[in-house]
Amino acid sequence: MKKVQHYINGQFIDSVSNEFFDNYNPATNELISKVALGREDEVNAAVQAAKNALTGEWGQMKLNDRIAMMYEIANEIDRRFDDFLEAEALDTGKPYSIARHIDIPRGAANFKVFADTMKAVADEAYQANTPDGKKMFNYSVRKPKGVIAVISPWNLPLLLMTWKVGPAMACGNSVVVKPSQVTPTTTSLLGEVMSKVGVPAGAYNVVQGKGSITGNLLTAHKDIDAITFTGETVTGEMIMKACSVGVRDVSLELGGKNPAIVFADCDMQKAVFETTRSCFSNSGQVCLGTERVYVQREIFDEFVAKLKESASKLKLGIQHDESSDMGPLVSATHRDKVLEYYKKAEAEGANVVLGGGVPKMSGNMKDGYWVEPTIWTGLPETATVVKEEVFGPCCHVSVFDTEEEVIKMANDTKYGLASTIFTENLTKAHRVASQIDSGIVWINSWFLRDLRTPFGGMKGSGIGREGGHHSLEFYTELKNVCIKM
Ligand SMILES: O=C(O)C(=O)/C=C/C=C/O
Repeated sequence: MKKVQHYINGQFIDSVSNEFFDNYNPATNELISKVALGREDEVNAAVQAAKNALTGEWGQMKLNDRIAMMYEIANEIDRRFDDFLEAEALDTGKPYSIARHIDIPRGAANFKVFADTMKAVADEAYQANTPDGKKMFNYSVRKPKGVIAVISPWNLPLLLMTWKVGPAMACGNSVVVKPSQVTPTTTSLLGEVMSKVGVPAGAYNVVQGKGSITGNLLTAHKDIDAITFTGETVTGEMIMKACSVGVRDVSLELGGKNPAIVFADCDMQKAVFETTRSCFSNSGQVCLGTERVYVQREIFDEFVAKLKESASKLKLGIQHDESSDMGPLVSATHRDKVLEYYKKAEAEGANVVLGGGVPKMSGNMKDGYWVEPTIWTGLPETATVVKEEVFGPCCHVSVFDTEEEVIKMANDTKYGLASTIFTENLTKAHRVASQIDSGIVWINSWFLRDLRTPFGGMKGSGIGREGGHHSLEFYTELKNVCIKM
């Protein structure tokens, strides 16, 4: 049976306690590996290794050499593309067709973009007169923050882990990664990449385990200088509390209840295509995904019919079947949670336009964690599935009449991560975009990413922006030096 180990101080090791937990293929519920369960010994060893690295070869590495190493890591990820593809698909259940175009390419891209950033970033400097008629010169310098804890989620494991490890290491920090217990493997593969490239031991560490055990130990560890987390808002709040001890910085990309606003003057084909993607890609397990769709009355019936037709064409299938459009949910626990929401929607009076249950899967998929792509209409804005993040392949479609009304409805949420707007009137698009309370707005598109842009949520969707030079705000300490001339 395959083992997924910790990667600490450049070595793959089991837990001192020799404890393992089971990891399953979500598409078939087959046991695929035994994963080391990290406790105090492993967390302490990883943090110590990360701390030592800062004063050793890694911390003393020249910026140009570190930048070159970032590109080498990216190239090695590309060289091992198929290994990452197979591992990620097996852990998450997602089709190769998604992981091949989204998850794995971003593994390399997330190192390259921050190597580019470190090459191009300028330091601030000012000249000014002093009260005694002389001059002063001020300049700022950035230093790594230190040991960064990276707590990464299970929906886009490699993408979201490297979205944090890339900038953290490019800025000279060392990292301790705690991946989700249901998607451990690509963090371990990245350890193989680090060893192959010759990254100094301790710069990149992985402690496998469970959030309630390993994650809590890591976030509470006094030698962690900052924590970056992507995941549910309730966990984000707990991590933020842990960061208050020792006044440590935190970067949070949390949940969302993202609206799509479809005006009557939209390009219908584009609106249906992009909304199908944003609702059902990755089985709806994308924090940027759409779960609330608002359609202007004139085109409501047509849009709902076309969205239903588009979603009903999605093929649910096994990872390596190239014709699969959608996989299962990531775990039996998450599947049960989503099905509870499906039941709740019906109990609250939803009109089930499509899905609402469990699909009949054949062969070895019959025991997988499958749910049907689902579309509801007819619920009030106060309904549970209109208010709470389901994180599954489902959406509720509501009708609206005026621009003012839909902006109010779209903003009536505790979240503020992403939104999409469909209209061919770009004056209107920019006007509405400026009034939507979300960190990211896509117009006539979804999940188009320029990695230099500020990325993150407001309100209950998180704190901070990552992307390009914005990431340096979190991954470095900024120091000002003043000279009297
Ligand atoms: O595209 C990104 O950089 C990113 O962070 C995606 C997040 C998706 C969350 O589910």
